[in-house]
Amino acid sequence: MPLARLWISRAAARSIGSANCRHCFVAHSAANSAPLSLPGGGTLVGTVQVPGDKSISHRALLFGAIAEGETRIEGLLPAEDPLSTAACLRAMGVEVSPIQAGQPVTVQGAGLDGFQEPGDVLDCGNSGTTMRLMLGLLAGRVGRHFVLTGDGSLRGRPMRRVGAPLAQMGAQIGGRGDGNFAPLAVQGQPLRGTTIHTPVASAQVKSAILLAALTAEGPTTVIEPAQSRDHSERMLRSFGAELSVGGAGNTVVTLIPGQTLRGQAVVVPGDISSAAFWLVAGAITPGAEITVQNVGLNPSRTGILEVLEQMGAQISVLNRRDVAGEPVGDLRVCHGPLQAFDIGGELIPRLVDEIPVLAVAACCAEGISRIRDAEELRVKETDRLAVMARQLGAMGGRIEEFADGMTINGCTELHGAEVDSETDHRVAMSLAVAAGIARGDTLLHRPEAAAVSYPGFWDDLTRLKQQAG
Ligand SMILES: O=C(O)C1=C[C@@H](OP(=O)(O)O)[C@@H](O)[C@H](O)C1
Ligand SMILES: C=C(OP(=O)(O)O)C(=O)O
Repeated sequence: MPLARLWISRAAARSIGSANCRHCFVAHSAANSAPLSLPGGGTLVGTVQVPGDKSISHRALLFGAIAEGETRIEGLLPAEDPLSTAACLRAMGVEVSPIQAGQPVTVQGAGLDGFQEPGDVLDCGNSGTTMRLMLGLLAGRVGRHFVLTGDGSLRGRPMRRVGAPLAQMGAQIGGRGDGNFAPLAVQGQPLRGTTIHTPVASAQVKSAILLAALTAEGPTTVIEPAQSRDHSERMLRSFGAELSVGGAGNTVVTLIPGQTLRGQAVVVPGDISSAAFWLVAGAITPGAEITVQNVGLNPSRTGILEVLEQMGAQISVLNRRDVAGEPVGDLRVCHGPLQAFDIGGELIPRLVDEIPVLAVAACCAEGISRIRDAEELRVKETDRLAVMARQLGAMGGRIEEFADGMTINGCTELHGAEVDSETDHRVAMSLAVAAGIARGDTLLHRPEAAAVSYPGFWDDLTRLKQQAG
């Protein structure tokens, strides 16, 4: 890395952060794409409250919009992805109050058939969840026309996985690449219920089908190859939908249409996918001791805890409780020795977004870790297998990439390097965790990507470093 650039970047960081502190990072807005200098070494101590769960936030907005009456959401994630969902809903005439950190958000339900035809293209930004769930929501709006698009990353992500099952129900969705890529055009049609076997365990596909099923004629059954996160099922039930879940491992979901959904009070727990960065940072950083408060512990999301336990990480769950239909707890993690892991199969959907940061943990474990059956990572915001292999590789990580996963050699001493989030929020935050244990300084390009799911990440990192002294 050119040394001069590192110094220039540090000076820039100091000029916006509080002065004279080597741990001061800068809270980046989407508009600010200056690279960020991350010093290696030091430790992390303290308590952190991660922002609201992204999956639950999207669903609270969407289900609130199609319900009758008001939905009041506490703890909604004020990040770019849920803001995209809210903006699409507002463009169709749904009243969503301003989304600000710490403030409850209200949605005035338009009812199942209440959306106006939007006067312009619906922009889903960087959010796959917004686009896929929106397709399910809009497919049955008879006689109305919708066009959905997104940023460069989202326009390259596969959408036929939703378009094809919806077509089985009678939907008419067109797009580039034979309907696979946005911009996508939806011409609302009457839908019929049916039985659909999904080829991938994806909560986005399942939820899109369930949303379409609400306006279909007759029941719809979705059968998944393995269970994906079940926030839609839980929340649809609490809004009054008639829904049954069964089959081996809860892989069969049937929705019977005809019920009126009623606005609810929703409390969104902290996002375990955001907590994962602190869990791994706490486990791998010498001297670290971190408590993450109020984290959602839905069993369809807690794969990360199982893997960290398998690695021998010192993690305890405190204060287990139930909040508005979702299990919640506080997580405490301390640094300690780690063993390699071997993961695949049905565990993958339960930790799919945590694999980039698990790759960082694997660099610090004893032995060779293996990730299998994770080809889905290739169609996220970036190809996360390739990007993590490339970026962690630049820091000295010894990673071999396969079509469906990777192996990661443990006991690797990472070194500071010039790295790039490649615009992926989970990559940006995973590389920040790696930078903390690296020898020397790391220069991270495009750190602002973190704002897609965790706008306060850089502030929380600064605080945990400062509290460590
Ligand atoms: O339904 C959701 O809220 C999500 C489901 C997952 O995607 P897939 O359903 O495509 O696996 C996950 O990666 C994404 O961050 C959020
Ligand atoms: C894959 C993700 O989100 P989405 O699919 O909604 O863009 C993610 O948040 O890691």
